[in-house]
Amino acid sequence: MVEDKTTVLLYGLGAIGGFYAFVLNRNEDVALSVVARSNYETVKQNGLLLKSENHGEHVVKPANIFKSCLEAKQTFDYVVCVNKATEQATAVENLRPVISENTTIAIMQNGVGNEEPFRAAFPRATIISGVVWVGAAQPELGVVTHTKAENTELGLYPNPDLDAAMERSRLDKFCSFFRNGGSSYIVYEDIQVQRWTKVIWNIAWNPITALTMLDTHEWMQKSSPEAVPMTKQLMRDAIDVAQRCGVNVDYGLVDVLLGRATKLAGFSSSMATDAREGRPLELDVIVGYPIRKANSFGMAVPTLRAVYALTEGLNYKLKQKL
Ligand SMILES: NC(=O)C1=CN([C@@H]2O[C@H](COP(=O)(O)OP(=O)(O)OC[C@H]3O[C@@H](n4cnc5c(N)ncnc54)[C@H](OP(=O)(O)O)[C@@H]3O)[C@@H](O)[C@H]2O)C=CC1
Ligand SMILES: CC(C)(CO)C(=O)C(=O)O
Repeated sequence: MVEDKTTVLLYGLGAIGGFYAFVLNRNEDVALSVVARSNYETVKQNGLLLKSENHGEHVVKPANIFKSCLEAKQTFDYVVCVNKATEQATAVENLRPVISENTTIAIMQNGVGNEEPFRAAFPRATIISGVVWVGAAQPELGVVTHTKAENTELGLYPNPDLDAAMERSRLDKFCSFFRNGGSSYIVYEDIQVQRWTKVIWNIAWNPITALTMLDTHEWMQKSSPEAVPMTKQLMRDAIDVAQRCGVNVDYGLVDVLLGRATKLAGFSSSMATDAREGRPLELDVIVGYPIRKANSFGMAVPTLRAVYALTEGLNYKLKQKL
């Protein structure tokens, strides 16, 4: 019976949303609803087809498919944000009708600082911060391809006004969705270290692949001898900012992340896909927030700043064409 189930709303049914829809929908005690935009009609008619290198092919049919949060006419136990973090203020307002005092909001997006507008708008909500190391794409509407990359890092964005044990139990319940859905996850006490680690990765690869339209191997191994030293300096600038924000990361991370990228087959990024498709870039949460932090500390970070200016230029061009 739907009444006994945990109600979950996925906000954004793209590549990652499609993958998480598959994972959540494998939970018998979850009543899954989704808000879909461009793929609404096809998913409503046929469900969503997931083609996963780890899980095989599945058609996912959520209990409810909405065009907007207003259409849902209810609040949810969990609201999972898997939209692109391009217009956070608008997303927060759109989500107001589905969030109550008992809602847990899970923010499963790249970037740092993503939680802040949600805490300001919903001060009584528990916020789970998710770091997504899952590779997925939506090559055609309603069809999501998933690579072998599959790990989700989870932790609380602690709410000082709520009972810590209650927040923990809400996180535990969220983790059970991954366990029962057969997808790997790790819980961290201080998820901000993981969030910044991922953003240091994204600060490098997302703008570089979007600006050059090269994959990581073409960039590092073929483009020019300047590529690797520049990428290292870019990561070091980002690490300097993270450290000033009190996040426990150090320069050793540069070799770890470059080593990880070297071992993988050459890859591109969601930002390069957005640039190719003429969509606005998820730049503010990936580079804009660290730059604002650098400004507040009076830091120079010239390589990070140059990459930000160039990618802002590209973003400006993309927005002009919309
Ligand atoms: N794809 C990947 O491999 C990875 C992605 N991520 C992160 O996961 C998050 C989701 O990315 P991904 O699934 O790739 O993105 P997609 O572009 O594939 O999907 C995003 C979904 O959100 C909707 N959407 C986009 N912008 C907004 C908005 N401003 N308000 C409301 N809905 C919106 C889109 O609608 P529409 O149908 O109209 O496009 C689409 O349904 C991002 O933060 C991304 O950085 C992290 C790791 C890997
Ligand atoms: C897939 C990956 C890890 C590449 O950097 C990513 O996070 C993105 O594309 O935004």
